[in-house]
Amino acid sequence: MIQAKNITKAYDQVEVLKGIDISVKEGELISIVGSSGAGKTTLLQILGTLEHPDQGSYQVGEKFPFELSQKQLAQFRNESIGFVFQFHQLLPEFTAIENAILPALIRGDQKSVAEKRAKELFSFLNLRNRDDHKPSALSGGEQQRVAVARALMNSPKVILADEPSGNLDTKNSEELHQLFFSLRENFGQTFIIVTHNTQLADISDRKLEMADGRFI
Ligand SMILES: Nc1ncnc2c1ncn2[C@@H]1O[C@H](COP(=O)(O)OP(=O)(O)OP(=O)(O)O)[C@@H](O)[C@H]1O
Repeated sequence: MIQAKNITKAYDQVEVLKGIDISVKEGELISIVGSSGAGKTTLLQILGTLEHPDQGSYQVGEKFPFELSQKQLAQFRNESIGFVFQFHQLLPEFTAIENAILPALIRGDQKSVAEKRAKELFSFLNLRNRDDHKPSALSGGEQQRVAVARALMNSPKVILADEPSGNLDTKNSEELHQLFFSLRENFGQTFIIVTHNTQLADISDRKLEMADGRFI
């Protein structure tokens, strides 16, 4: 599903990624761990095509994202990759449903179609009766589940998560981790999760450790 070879990236002449190789099979759930500053977020941003590498090749399915035009790349990202961040990054003025349907509206789906899908996802994510709540009226766990619904909206093949449970208490963290596994079970998505949570890392299919811009 994902194949990256010899990825390098420098900021201000400081090499942050020093030749990363990673391949991930469809339906795999892998964790990336490592100390602060190791380059985990930078790698995830590149895998999510939010940043360009300085060197290296990157393939997702049949596509080579960095060979696409700007417009094609935006479309690829919108349809193929779902993002979950540490801080949910929901828009405060929008309701839960309005936040969740954004990727579908950007893709050009009709609002009624997108809302139907969001409601199905909310039901799966245990977010019933939360449609019209603004983020401030949701608990931390609920906010993060709305962010997961948004990530799943366009049924992307790949979900990239950066410290998704970093802002949650133990109970909500465990629920979110279980949710990832049940999504994988039900929808077959591929997950790459940057985490400091050792429990999640230990139950992942694979745990990859980074230090100083490399896998060790
Ligand atoms: N946009 C940027 N400009 C300059 N330096 C950056 C930029 N993004 C990241 N860096 C630097 O790259 C290095 C790796 O950062 P990165 O966020 O990838 O690490 P990390 O492993 O995710 O750390 P953490 O666990 O603390 O989030 C750090 O030294 C950071 O300061």
